[in-house]
Amino acid sequence: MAAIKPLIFRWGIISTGKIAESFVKDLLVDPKTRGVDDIQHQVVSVGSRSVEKAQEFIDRVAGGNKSIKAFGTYEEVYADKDVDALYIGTPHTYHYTNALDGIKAGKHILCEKPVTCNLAELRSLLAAAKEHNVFFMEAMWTRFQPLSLEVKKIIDEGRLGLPVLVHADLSGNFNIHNILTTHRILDPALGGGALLDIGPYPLFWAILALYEHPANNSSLPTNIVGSMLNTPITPVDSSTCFTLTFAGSKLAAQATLSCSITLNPIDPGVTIRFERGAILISSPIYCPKEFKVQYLGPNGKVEKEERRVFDYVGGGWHFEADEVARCVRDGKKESELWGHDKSLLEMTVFDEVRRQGGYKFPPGVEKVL
Ligand SMILES: NC(=O)C1=CN([C@@H]2O[C@H](COP(=O)(O)OP(=O)(O)OC[C@H]3O[C@@H](n4cnc5c(N)ncnc54)[C@H](OP(=O)(O)O)[C@@H]3O)[C@@H](O)[C@H]2O)C=CC1
Ligand SMILES: O=C1OC[C@@H](O)[C@H](O)[C@H]1O
Repeated sequence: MAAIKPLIFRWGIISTGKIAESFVKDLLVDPKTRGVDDIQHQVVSVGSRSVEKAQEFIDRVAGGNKSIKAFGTYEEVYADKDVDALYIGTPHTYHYTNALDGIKAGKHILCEKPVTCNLAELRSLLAAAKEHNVFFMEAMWTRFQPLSLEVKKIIDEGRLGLPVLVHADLSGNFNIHNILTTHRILDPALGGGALLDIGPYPLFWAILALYEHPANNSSLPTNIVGSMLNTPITPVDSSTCFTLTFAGSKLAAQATLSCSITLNPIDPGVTIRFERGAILISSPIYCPKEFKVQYLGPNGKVEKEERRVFDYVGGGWHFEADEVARCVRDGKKESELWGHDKSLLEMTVFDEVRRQGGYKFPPGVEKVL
């Protein structure tokens, strides 16, 4: 029998920053190394605010591949007829405008986290994606990694009982006293601070363990509480703590989440506590390679511990790229694993935590209010 030809999925890349580089490197990894034979990714064009930067990016990241077009505007990528989907890797506060322009050009969209800077912007984007009949997904890459799929399987099988508490933290020392105040992590105009940049990851684990739990039946948190601590340098949060309570369904559970841009990561970064055990997930929680499952005996002590380790070629971003290609191939407008509801929940939580914490964007930053 003749082998089925893989789908060649063609990407346009918006921006040439750090994450765009990591993403493109992963697109260029041979999919067979991760057991994928139905999809092949192709980088068709790269857009930057400067054509020299776009070309330098192609030279550096894609070995100067002559078939990749370098553009000095993002608009030329949106208009490129050879592009199936756009990858948007600009700072947070540009996601809305870049994604909207891409949607209007009829392109499918994979947009970096946090998907927008507020809920109203996301709602507006989703309406536009519907109107233009395109696929749209936030680039929550952790959801598609093999470790997350396995953790989800263990949670849903129920051998540990129901989840009761999630503790998750992502911290990273950004050396804030020695970087420019125009750096995206410090500049409020770029959505700086811990919550928007690294808060999506502790929240992701709460969504996976609690919101997605079959007993929760996609009920929203019944309570959201947040507290923010500002940097002494610019009015963005250096640390934020937030809690979610899920009590509107058969699940009675809470998540206590935190993030900081001045501390190093802790390990394990995520602990999910169940009626009869726990899952401990190693740092970094955006791309963990290891977790442990602890089973409790009748006396509440750990009776058995299993360790699971994962490895693959590449950085872990290619799994989300495969998901986008397959969804588009199958005519889907959203992913079943990281659907629009989860990005809406994320923005609902972040808006509420920012409201309680007094985090306001400078005037004009939010494009929809
Ligand atoms: N999934 C993940 O693992 C990660 C996701 N991210 C997300 O990706 C986004 C970008 O982060 P990162 O790559 O670290 O950021 P960088 O600052 O490294 O890159 C951002 C790029 O956006 C473009 N850009 C457009 N407008 C501006 C502007 N006004 N100021 C600065 N840059 C601008 C620039 O590209 P050009 O000059 O070519 O136009 C720039 O290189 C963020 O939203 C972040 O949350 C970040 C890191 C990891
Ligand atoms: O998504 C991310 O994960 C890793 C962090 O270092 C980065 O700032 C953030 O955007």
